[in-house]
Amino acid sequence: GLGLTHRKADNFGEWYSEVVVNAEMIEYYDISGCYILRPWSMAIWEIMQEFFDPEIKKMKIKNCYFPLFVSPGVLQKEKDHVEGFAPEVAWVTKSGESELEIPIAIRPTSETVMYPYYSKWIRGHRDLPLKLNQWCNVVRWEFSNPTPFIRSREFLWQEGHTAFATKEEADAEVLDILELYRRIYEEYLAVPVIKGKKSELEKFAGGLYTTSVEAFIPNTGRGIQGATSHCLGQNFAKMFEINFENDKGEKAMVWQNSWAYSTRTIGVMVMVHGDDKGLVLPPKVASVQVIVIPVPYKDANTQGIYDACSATVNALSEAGIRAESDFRDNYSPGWKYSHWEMKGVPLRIEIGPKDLANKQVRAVRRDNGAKIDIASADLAVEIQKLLDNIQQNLFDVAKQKRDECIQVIHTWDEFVQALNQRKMILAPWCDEEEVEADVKARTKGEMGASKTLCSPFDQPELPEGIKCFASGKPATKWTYWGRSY
Ligand SMILES: O=C1CCCN[C@@H]1CCCn1cnc2ccccc2c1=O
Repeated sequence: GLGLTHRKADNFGEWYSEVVVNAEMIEYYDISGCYILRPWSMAIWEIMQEFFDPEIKKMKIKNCYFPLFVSPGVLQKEKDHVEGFAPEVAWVTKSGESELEIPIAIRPTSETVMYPYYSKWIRGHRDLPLKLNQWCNVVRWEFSNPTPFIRSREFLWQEGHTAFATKEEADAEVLDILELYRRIYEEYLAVPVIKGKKSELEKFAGGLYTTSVEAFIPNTGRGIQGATSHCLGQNFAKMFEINFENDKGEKAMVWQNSWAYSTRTIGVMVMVHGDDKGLVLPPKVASVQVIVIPVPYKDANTQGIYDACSATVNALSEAGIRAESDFRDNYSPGWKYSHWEMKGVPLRIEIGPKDLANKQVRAVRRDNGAKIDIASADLAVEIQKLLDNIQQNLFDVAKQKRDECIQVIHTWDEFVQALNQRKMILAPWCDEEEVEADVKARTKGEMGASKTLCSPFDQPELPEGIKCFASGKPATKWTYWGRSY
């Protein structure tokens, strides 16, 4: 039959895998950790891109494309951060029958691909700021449990790489990009996120500081990094000699940022909004926002019903609503209801003889199942209102559920208890790296250790004398902790 065999609350992992396949988003591939992105998910990626790309163009960031392949010399150049990642680097060692003289790496990220050329192109302050972005795939041969969209060996992303004359410009851009990532999650995917700064232990080791938008999956009680915007400082400028003659004629190193969001965004949306009928798409990212289904009854004016369906699709399309009809005569209306619910289409319109007679349609919401009769005369306006309401409702419900998972604690015992209750924990912390490492060690288990997710920019009041929950030392900031993906 059509339904799911696993319930979201009972077996989240199996439920998720089934939803992404039954909603025709993903097809599993014969290489582990690799997945086929079918049109139903590619359309979501494209809709987000249609928002983000014009936004970065407004910021005078230009798209480019660098090679997929990295020569070993430059990849190792960035030793301190690469060594941690080295096991994930995939290598080309042969072409046809013959071994390559020197193996070539496949990009896991493009700093080392791009920055030798930044060094060549940046000479004087007039060459700054240099702001490039690329939409591409990257490969990281990870071994921990692969999950469609969330953790795959190849994924699509955009990676921005910018260079400035001053730290102030870099700092400002880091936050401008982070706001775009918040908008992708909260305005398009209807997923609440928290903006904050990563700890020294969790940040990108090659950079100066890392900011991120953090999401949370209530069903697993795990945080997930939604997107990241790093200030690299002058670390890569030093390594790749990216200098310029500043307006005082002195030789100075550039200040750089790098930032990315990936197809992981789609997986987070599925996990947050999906239910036991399948995918639930926020209208803003739904390639089909309204599916119109004829409900003929015996010989009662069947042609009239089909004509009304076509007229409905046309009226909605003219109003800029993405509407389609399902006229397949080899499936029953009931089968179609389940099929399009599984695919997460936000609104279904049914047109039967009664609707025809009353010059109305019956709309059914995917988010809460409500049935609404709408006069055909007011169709486009009322349907758009419904879609806007669904978008807002999905966000509000997700935010309420996420907020219920947040637990403020002050002591170690409260921390452990909240962790076992699968909470997203807000705790006062002394901000000492070894204390974080110690918490990781003390919370190791088959569920994975707890780590910092981010220190929110929006800091609650920290009264004098509050102690760090883990070390007992004076706390200096509130930080979110939890298990994570
Ligand atoms: O996040 C971003 C945003 C986009 C540009 N890159 C930065 C940092 C990537 C960090 N990273 C992540 N996995 C890796 C895997 C293998 C080699 C190197 C790396 C690596 O540098």
